[in-house]
Amino acid sequence: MSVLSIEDVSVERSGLPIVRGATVSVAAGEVTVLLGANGAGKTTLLEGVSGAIPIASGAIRLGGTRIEKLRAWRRARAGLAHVEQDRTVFRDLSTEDNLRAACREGDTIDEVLDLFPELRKQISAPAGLLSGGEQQMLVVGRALLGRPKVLLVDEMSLGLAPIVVERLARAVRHLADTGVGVLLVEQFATLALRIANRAYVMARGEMVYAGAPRALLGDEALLRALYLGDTHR
Ligand SMILES: Nc1ncnc2c1ncn2[C@@H]1O[C@H](COP(=O)(O)OP(=O)(O)OP(=O)(O)O)[C@@H](O)[C@H]1O
Repeated sequence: MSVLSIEDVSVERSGLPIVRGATVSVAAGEVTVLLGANGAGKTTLLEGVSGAIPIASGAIRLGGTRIEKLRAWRRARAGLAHVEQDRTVFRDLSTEDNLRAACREGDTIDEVLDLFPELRKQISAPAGLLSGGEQQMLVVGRALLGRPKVLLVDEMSLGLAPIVVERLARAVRHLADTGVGVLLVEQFATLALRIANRAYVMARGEMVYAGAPRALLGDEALLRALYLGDTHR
């Protein structure tokens, strides 16, 4: 049963069709990975889902309720969190204040600190002094306040060392295991496929694969063909 359902969604930018007829299903407690070459339209699709940009057509359901006409903040209130590609921390605020600034009434920061014990150790440090990986943990942690049903994550590994990316991937997997539905856009395809329950590949604005991650793991030629949009293979 999907908690987030993206149905035949098309998104335009500057009047040009960038995403065409995308259908994606994200189940609670699962990691769904969305792969594709640079420029395939992954970021555009996530932005259409979170409401950062409007969609041209199609439907989006969160927990069964249509949300595609709601403003972004209403979608967030309904339980949709979006970690955007180049989201950063407030560098001069402490780790704790960065988290508190994102709290709504009733939120506690303890669950975030349990998920990322690294942040507990740096709780009073200015966020600008944290390592790149710790800053990304803080960005993800901020999105988790408010207990979202669904977390959209756009390339959390950008510029980070592989060992740090693995640490973040484990945290994302753990988060899904607690019941959150995660839709993950990631350039480290193999790592993402290893933690995923379901995989999609996008090429030139269209979905060219939907299915088991295992079929793609270890078949680089297939993955490359899909990335290039060569679906006749
Ligand atoms: N404001 C815009 N106006 C017109 N075209 C745009 C605009 N923003 C992005 N595009 C184009 O839309 C396409 C999809 O971009 P998008 O960022 O969604 O892809 P992506 O799959 O997330 O790639 P990446 O991995 O590089 O972030 C690209 O060809 C890009 O040039």
